[in-house]
Amino acid sequence: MYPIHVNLSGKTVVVAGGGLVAYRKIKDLLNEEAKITVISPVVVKEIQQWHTEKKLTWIEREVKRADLEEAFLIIAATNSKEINSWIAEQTSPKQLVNVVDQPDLGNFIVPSVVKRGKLILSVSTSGASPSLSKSIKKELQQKYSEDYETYLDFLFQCRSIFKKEFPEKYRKDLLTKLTDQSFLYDVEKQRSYKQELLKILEPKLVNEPINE
Ligand SMILES: C[C@@]1(CC(=O)O)c2cc3[nH]c(cc4nc(cc5[nH]c(cc(n2)[C@H]1CCC(=O)O)[C@@](C)(CC(=O)O)[C@@H]5CCC(=O)O)C(CC(=O)O)=C4CCC(=O)O)c(CCC(=O)O)c3CC(=O)O
Ligand SMILES: NC(=O)C1=CN([C@@H]2O[C@H](COP(=O)(O)OP(=O)(O)OC[C@H]3O[C@@H](n4cnc5c(N)ncnc54)[C@H](O)[C@@H]3O)[C@@H](O)[C@H]2O)C=CC1
Repeated sequence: MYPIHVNLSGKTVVVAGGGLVAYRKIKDLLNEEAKITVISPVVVKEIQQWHTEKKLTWIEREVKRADLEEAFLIIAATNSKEINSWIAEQTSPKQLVNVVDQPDLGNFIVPSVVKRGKLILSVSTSGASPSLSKSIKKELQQKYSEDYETYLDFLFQCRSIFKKEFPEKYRKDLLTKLTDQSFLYDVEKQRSYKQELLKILEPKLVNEPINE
């Protein structure tokens, strides 16, 4: 299982089934600006609500082959083992396919995730124990506070400036220093560092080492 983080913006996502498992997967997919279609005769009320709010499209019937053709990513989440296997058979090897009750029939599985802005911590047990993934996620939620969101934005901004303005050989050192965590809970320190950085970005200094 090779872990990757996929950009789903603008991609077509098809979810077959509208029960609790489909709901859980869709809840996270909604943050990704994907075009989500749910195909299911019955859905939980939250999915119905999202359809009303135009956050996704719900097609109120059983899944057909043609529904799957244009999808970049497919989640087979019906409560029928046979239907879920049939969905997997209809897909092309070029599509991303998750089968919630028979993971081996698909080509990806969904991890447990903690998000703190740009920080994404994902946990998988390669399908061995989703419950353990969930409990490790809870430990990570405790350890990685909401402060990481601001901190990551700070690191991102500094890194963008470094990448644009400083020669490559100095960047790694500079960036490593910022991750010593002394900045993490200190928003004021982040702010004044950024100010200092902007000061030294005067053109005459740009190609000079800033730590000398
Ligand atoms: C392989 C995988 C495929 C996939 O779904 O992508 C898969 C498969 C299966 N799950 C089953 C059961 C449960 N799944 C959960 C929970 C989660 N399951 C998730 C992912 C995955 N589940 C993928 C592997 C992840 C990994 O590598 O660890 C999470 C992490 C992500 C998400 O779904 O969003 C989410 C936690 C979300 C959170 O963090 O909150 C719970 C606990 C609960 O619901 O509280 C239970 C009951 C307890 C138990 O069984 O452990 C069953 C048996 C069904 C049956 O008995 O019929 C199968 C089928 C099988 O194993 O064959
Ligand atoms: N991967 C995971 O994390 C987990 C997977 N599971 C598995 O996931 C399956 C689904 O679980 P729930 O969502 O709780 O079931 P559920 O019974 O709440 O929902 C099933 C949904 O599938 C729809 N459906 C049935 N036939 C269909 C068809 N031909 N076309 C389209 N939609 C159809 C139903 O209308 C319903 O909306 C379970 O059978 C279980 O084996 C269960 C727990 C966790």
